[in-house]
Amino acid sequence: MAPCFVSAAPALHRAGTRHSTSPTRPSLSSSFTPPFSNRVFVPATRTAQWSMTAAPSQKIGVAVLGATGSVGQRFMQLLDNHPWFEVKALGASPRSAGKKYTDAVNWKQAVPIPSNMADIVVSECKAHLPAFDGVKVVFSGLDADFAGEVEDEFAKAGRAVFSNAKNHRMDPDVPILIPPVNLPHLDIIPTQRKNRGYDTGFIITNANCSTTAMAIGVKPIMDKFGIDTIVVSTLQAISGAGYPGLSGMDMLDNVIPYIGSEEEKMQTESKKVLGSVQNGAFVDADFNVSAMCNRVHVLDGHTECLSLKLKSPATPEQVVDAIKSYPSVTYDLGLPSAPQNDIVFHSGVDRPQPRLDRMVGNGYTVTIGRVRDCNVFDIRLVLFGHNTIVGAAGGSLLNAELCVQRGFIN
Ligand SMILES: NC(=O)C1=CN([C@@H]2O[C@H](COP(=O)(O)OP(=O)(O)OC[C@H]3O[C@@H](n4cnc5c(N)ncnc54)[C@H](OP(=O)(O)O)[C@@H]3O)[C@@H](O)[C@H]2O)C=CC1
Ligand SMILES: N[C@@H](CC(=O)OP(=O)(O)O)C(=O)O
Repeated sequence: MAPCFVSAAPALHRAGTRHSTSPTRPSLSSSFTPPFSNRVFVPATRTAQWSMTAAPSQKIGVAVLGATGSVGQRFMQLLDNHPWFEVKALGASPRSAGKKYTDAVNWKQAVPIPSNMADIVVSECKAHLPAFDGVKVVFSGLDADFAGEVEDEFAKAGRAVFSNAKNHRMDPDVPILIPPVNLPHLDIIPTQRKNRGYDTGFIITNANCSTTAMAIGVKPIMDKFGIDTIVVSTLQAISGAGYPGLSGMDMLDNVIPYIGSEEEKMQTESKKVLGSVQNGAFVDADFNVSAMCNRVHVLDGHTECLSLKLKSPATPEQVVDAIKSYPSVTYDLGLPSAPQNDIVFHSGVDRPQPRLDRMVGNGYTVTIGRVRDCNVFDIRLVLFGHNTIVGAAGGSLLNAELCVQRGFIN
């Protein structure tokens, strides 16, 4: 049989807002039967995007901090012609400050620098600078050595901060938000504002990029069968190490079986992400995770091989059904950057693959394949997610769109 994509349940109305019917498992409606769950899936293109649901009356001014880095550049690309957001300011290190963006950046994306952003003068990342006047939303792709304090300063100054750095992820009042996985975690924001004396500002983080792909991939399985244990081995792209990152001498013809703190982050963040919010506090999911992380000679996109011990038995076919019938949460919410499907199952025996699957859903979709029995646990599978799109800048963009839609930014 020819390999094909089989989509997760698609949303019926791109612009229709259908909110979660349960706090832990968003769904289209309790009686919804996915009508196209066996259709051949064509990866979403931009034509499916830029829905105007709940569009703000005028574009919201945004800044990108760390705009010259690997994640920052991806933000610039994804914000080009965004229907709700307009880039007003850019921040980076004192080395870049004072230069036009085009002169400060070593641009590594496959498309040109958006023309309306190329001449913006890069600022230091200080919230009081006039460059940040009129900015309501701050996207942070800052180096973790500096991100923590800077993000706090911008939130204190009333900005909604969407961070990719690790610094605030495990704070007890900061969500690691991944809309297809944990929409109810947004409920912590009023507590955060109260705890920290923030007025209109707040901080929302992304998970570590490997954790994001894994959380999206296992969520349908966890909801249906429960998860007791995850053993995961990653094959992570070079762009995950930032720019310039690792040298050619290190990476060519090579695999490096070590990424600093990555295993620990996967093990702790995944429990927070897939856990719940109870009485204004996060409660960890109760599974165990053992992660082994490797850097491989791939430019973009992290591949992850998982063995799962489930709480209730399931066949591979039942697991595939759970993946296929999981709702397309971000699309269903009508978020302008949402892919048609947050998750797709690929039936090819040798998929997912970075080169072939990294741009499924414009990089916002996690692809799962090779779902099969496990001789030690219950189920094995391979999943794949684009590290700088769904795992970083794209994830932040969806989070910001969600916050606009929910009235947290106005
Ligand atoms: N790459 C990925 O796949 C992912 C990365 N992340 C996280 O996102 C963040 C950015 O990662 P990445 O883009 O890869 O990193 P890069 O090293 O490519 O970029 C770092 C950015 O931080 C800026 N910076 C460095 N020092 C300072 C400073 N003193 N003050 C202000 N800005 C400074 C740099 O500016 P300048 O050019 O001027 O030095 C640059 O814009 C990190 O926290 C990372 O852990 C999260 C998920 C995935
Ligand atoms: N460590 C990830 C990217 C990253 O920077 O993640 P984090 O923000 O959790 O440090 C990678 O190497 O692919």
